[in-house]
Amino acid sequence: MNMERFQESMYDLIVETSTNLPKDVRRAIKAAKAKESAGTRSAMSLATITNNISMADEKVSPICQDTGLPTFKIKTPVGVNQLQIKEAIKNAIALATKNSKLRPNSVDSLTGENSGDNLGGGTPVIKFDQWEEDYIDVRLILKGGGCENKNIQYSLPAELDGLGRAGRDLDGIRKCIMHSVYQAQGQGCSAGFIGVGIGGDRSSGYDLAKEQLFRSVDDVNPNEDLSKLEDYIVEHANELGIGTMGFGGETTLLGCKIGVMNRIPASFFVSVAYNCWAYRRLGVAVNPETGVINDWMYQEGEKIDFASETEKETAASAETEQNVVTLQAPITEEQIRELKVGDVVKINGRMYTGRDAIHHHLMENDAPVDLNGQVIYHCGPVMMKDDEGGWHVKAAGPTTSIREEPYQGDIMKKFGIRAVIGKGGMGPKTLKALEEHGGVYLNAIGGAAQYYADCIKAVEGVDLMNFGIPEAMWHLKVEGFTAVVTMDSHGNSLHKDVDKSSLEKLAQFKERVY
Ligand SMILES: O=C(O)C[C@H](O)C(=O)O
Ligand code: SF4
Repeated sequence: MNMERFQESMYDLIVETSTNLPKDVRRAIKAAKAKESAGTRSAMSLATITNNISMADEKVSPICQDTGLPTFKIKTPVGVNQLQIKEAIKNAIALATKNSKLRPNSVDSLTGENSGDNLGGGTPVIKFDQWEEDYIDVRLILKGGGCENKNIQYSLPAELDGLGRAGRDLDGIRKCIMHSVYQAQGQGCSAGFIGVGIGGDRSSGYDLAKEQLFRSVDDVNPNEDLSKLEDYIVEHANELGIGTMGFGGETTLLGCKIGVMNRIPASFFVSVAYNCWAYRRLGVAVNPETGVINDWMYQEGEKIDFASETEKETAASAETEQNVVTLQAPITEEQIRELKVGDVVKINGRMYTGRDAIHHHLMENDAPVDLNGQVIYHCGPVMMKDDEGGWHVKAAGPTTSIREEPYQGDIMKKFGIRAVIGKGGMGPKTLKALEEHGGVYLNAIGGAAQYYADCIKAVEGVDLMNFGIPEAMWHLKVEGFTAVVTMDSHGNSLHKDVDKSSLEKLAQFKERVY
């Protein structure tokens, strides 16, 4: 095979997957958008999401800054050299990382060191199969960490919140899947897609679940029982009222695909792989002699580009129906106390990124800058360095905030931080600290990495680069950075409310269906 050409094909596959959402996924998002009433927080989030999808496409930049653990599934005709394929993919991955199409995401689990090029210990994941066809089938999924953390595996029989006993039968399986959507709340950037694996052992069950994410959103399961169950889940999961980003609303789940395999008598696993709306998976058919792409998968039918004027109007009108407050750091306690859950905040001026490594660091150490009255953004951006050594933001959406729950309240008090921005909300410890100290939690739209990158007008500095690009503390100058107050300084939390009401709704699905 022409390996140089094959490497280029793999590079194209990686760039397309990271920057251009597949047609079947676009259609599902469009259908969701049509269901939300104008002016609601969910409608506003969906407008931001669709705007972001077309920006990524236009700029050929990552849809979401978390480009995941690149996972390739490959089928080769007998006789094709798989070692060479691996090598070409690794080269293409390193190049795509260098060109800011992927975020450097490969971190040494013991030392915390980022390899910088997405290569190293087990990354990327490349799985091979052989087949009798005469072409190479390469599929790639870029599944980010936030939704990966919401995967869940049930061992039946189980006792489930709201649903009671789930037994070793189809009805028990139904309960597990309904529960999996509930437990994800907005943290995996709903509205999401789920792949479910029934049976297997712990590892093959998860593999089967992830395999389902390679099915097209609009295919029909050949197994009639599973086909019915898939429809049931999509219909009823959307009655849980979790909504986009967990803001409440009509659309929580965009697709459900279920696979089944045998199990051993003592084990009965139901494994669920949760994928965010930024469902980046594509595939290509490659000629094994020339290395050229002959065909793209998941690209049948109409392409919705979301770039029309009406889309932009929707975004604008949705925003103006909320109470909009402009903030600039340093922010006073008085300003914060005026904010209430539901307010829309537009931030101008400076903010600092800080995620897992920074929060851990600040517990024991001084901050490299004065954080009094400042804003912390839970974000690990994709950055590019120019020839003069200046940094540019290529993608910068929020990361899941709940991981900082053990630290956040203490850190806000210790340094006088007034606002944190992230996604998915935080828990009781942070809510209490916001009330005591006078702080606010702002929810940005998860995955809208191009939309937020556009609000960042300059990179004014960076500290703690030893933690690697995603984990460093970037000093950002922003303009019109929009987020919603979802936890205020008066003890209110939209996340707590949505969790409670969705649990009540979940309980309506307790009765046996199958
Ligand atoms: O790592 C990130 O940037 C985000 C992550 O995918 C998340 O959803 O929390
Ligand atoms: S931030 Fe949201 S959209 Fe991006 S990878 Fe994480 S879960 Fe997906």
